[in-house]
Amino acid sequence: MNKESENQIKDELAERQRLEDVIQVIKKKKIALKEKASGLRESIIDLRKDFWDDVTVNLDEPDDIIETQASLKQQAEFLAERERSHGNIDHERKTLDSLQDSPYFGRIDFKENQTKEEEKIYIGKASLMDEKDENFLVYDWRAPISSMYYDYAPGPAQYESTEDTINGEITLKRQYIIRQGQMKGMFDTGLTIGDTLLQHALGNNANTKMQSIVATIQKEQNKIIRNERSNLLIVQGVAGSGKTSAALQRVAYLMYRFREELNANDLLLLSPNPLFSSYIINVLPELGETNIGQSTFLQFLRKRIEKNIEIESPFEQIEYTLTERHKDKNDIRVINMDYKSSLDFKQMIDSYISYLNHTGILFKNIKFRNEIILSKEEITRYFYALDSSISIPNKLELVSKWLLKEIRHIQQKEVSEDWVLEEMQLLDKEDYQKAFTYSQDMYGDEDDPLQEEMFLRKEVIQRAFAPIKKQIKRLKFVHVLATYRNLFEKWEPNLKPKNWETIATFTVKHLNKRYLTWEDATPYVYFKGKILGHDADRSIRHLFIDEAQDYSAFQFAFIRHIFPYTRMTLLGDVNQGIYAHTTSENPLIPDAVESNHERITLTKSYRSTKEIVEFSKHFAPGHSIIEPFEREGKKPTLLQTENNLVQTLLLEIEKLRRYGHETIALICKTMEETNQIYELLRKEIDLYPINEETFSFEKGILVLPVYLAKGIEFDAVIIPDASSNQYNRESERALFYTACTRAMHDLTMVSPGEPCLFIKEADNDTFKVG
Ligand SMILES: Nc1ncnc2c1ncn2[C@@H]1O[C@H](COP(=O)(O)OP(=O)(O)OP(=O)(O)O)[C@@H](O)[C@H]1O
Repeated sequence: MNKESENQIKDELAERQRLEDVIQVIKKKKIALKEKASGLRESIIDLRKDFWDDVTVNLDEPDDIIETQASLKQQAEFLAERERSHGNIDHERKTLDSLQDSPYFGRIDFKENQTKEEEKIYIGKASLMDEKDENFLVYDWRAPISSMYYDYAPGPAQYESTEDTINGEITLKRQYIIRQGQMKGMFDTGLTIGDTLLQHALGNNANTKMQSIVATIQKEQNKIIRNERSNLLIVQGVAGSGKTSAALQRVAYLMYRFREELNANDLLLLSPNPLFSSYIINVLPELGETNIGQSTFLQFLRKRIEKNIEIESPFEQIEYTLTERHKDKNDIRVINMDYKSSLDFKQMIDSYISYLNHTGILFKNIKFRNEIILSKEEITRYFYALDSSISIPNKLELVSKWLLKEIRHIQQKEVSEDWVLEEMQLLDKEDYQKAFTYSQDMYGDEDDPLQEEMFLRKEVIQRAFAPIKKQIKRLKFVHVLATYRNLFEKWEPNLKPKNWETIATFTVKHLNKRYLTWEDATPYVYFKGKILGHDADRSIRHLFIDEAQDYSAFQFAFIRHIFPYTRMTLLGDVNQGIYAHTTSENPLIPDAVESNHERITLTKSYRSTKEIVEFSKHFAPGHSIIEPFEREGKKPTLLQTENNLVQTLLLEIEKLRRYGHETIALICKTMEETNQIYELLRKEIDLYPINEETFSFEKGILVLPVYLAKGIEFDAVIIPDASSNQYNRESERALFYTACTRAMHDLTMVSPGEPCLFIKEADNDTFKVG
């Protein structure tokens, strides 16, 4: 045996020994923690049981009451503090469990220039100290020193400590695969983080839940994850380049880095569809962090729109534009979408709002018992008599105060009406008792029926007017929808855009049915916020927007308006813009955004095999560079069929299953096609149709429209109709590209008839005809 192999064996033995030692430490820590937890649990149970014993309750004098309150508060705080500690212990226990399974995944040996000392730095999902809590056995991957693991190959390296830049040299970089506490593999790596480990991670079957990439984060991705300085970080990354993965790792990083200031409620992720939301749900808990708030943009808008107004979903909108019947570019709907997505329309709303400051806001009558008690004319007069320099929301606040005062006068008049007496009969026994006690307290022992009656009358009046007052406080007397409608119906804009009359007629038709098309939903909420005020959200500190290419310029401007002080990370791919309104105004396109931003571009695609990337990049809509990660597979297959579609699909599914694929997706262009394919195959095979209400999926055979497959991946993808009949418009290029790039290992396109133009654009040797 030569010296080198001898050293290698020694080294491996030492690593195995260290792993065992570390696991021993973890086990001991778990035992100690268990004891601490049981002590704490008992003390919490005792505290809850004896809560009142330790509180001095005395309500005799005002001073005693204050003392009682203080004593109660102290006791409650004491209990809460114990419960918090118990929660922390629980968190610590989960961390130790996870470390026991796999305590670390990487190591660098770093020699500092100044001290000349070399330290072995082991990196894992969380930090671990030795038994005396003196030295780090494992560093958290987010610690400053760990950044070098992701950023440098062996050789000169540096990192930013809290005070200074530390320079030195990495003399060794090593990776481990440790599962169930056992060393399964160990590699010394060079330039990038272990192709071996990455190959291993990417070669596995697709998961129905996304996994964290902590062990194999790439240098470019690390820049996104650890970026602290920019207020607006824009990531343009090709399909499968790890944008979503990086975004979630970034959340975990920020929560660690700013743990004193940030908690999960301060972060929000806007995601493309409910299926995606559940797809990523495990990543943060796997990294030891709590999940942050998540919402689709539709859910976000829905919360801000009146319940009795129906909103079209973005998917219904896409379905409309993709359906063959509406392919005409002059389709009024498409014209409407284009205009309502633009900043020009936002400007038009702004000038309409300036106009409304002088005239034009519509109000509703305030009715009581079917009678108008305050008319819309009176409200209008009061509103427009207020100084025009006061903003509309502030004027509405003044109107609201005035209305409440008027209501009080009306209440005083109504109290002696006959209907009040009738309603009094319906009051509870307790109310009569209260009236009696009140009269006793106020007017001595003698029973005073008149006072009691007055008390009860007032009670009836208070209850009857309570809903009206609530509505007034919520500014419900403003007829927002009708005022918005007048923008199109009555108002004469100075500068009318092209096709204004057609757009206006189309919009009014829908608003009359209390229906907002998707392109009108954001403008409406923007308008409503500007009129009623209070629309800025200052509670969110970081906003993440995934699939950012699918937002229109108007939607972005609106988001900025709602979150004026929030830091933002936008992640997207211009190649995957599937909405008709993705225009040159989208912020992912340079120059379209605020000047103060930072842009990171990811060009390497990790999801799909080299063959799938080499094929699909030929017809990617943008002109961006797309590089494959070197993972070999089979070339995509094109199957041309004439009239045996069902047979072809069944045979192909069977073949893909034989290859070991567990998640096979039949990706269609529309929901209409999805339903057709489902109907064709459902009697032959078990398959799961997915629609916009599907919240999660299991392994198996799935059938879904491409817009619901956004952000998700499958072992194999079959495009059941890749013919020129189905994909024939330039605007469908991104859709076809998105469908192809959902495949990790295998891609099959079935074409009844002539294959689509996009396939023809690919080099012949990048796919095979089967
Ligand atoms: N550094 C990495 N280590 C291991 N796996 C990675 C890494 N980067 C990306 N991946 C894997 O590549 C796949 C694609 O990642 P992700 O979904 O984050 O990409 P994306 O850019 O958001 O994709 P798309 O825009 O196409 O939806 C996932 O399976 C992810 O786990």
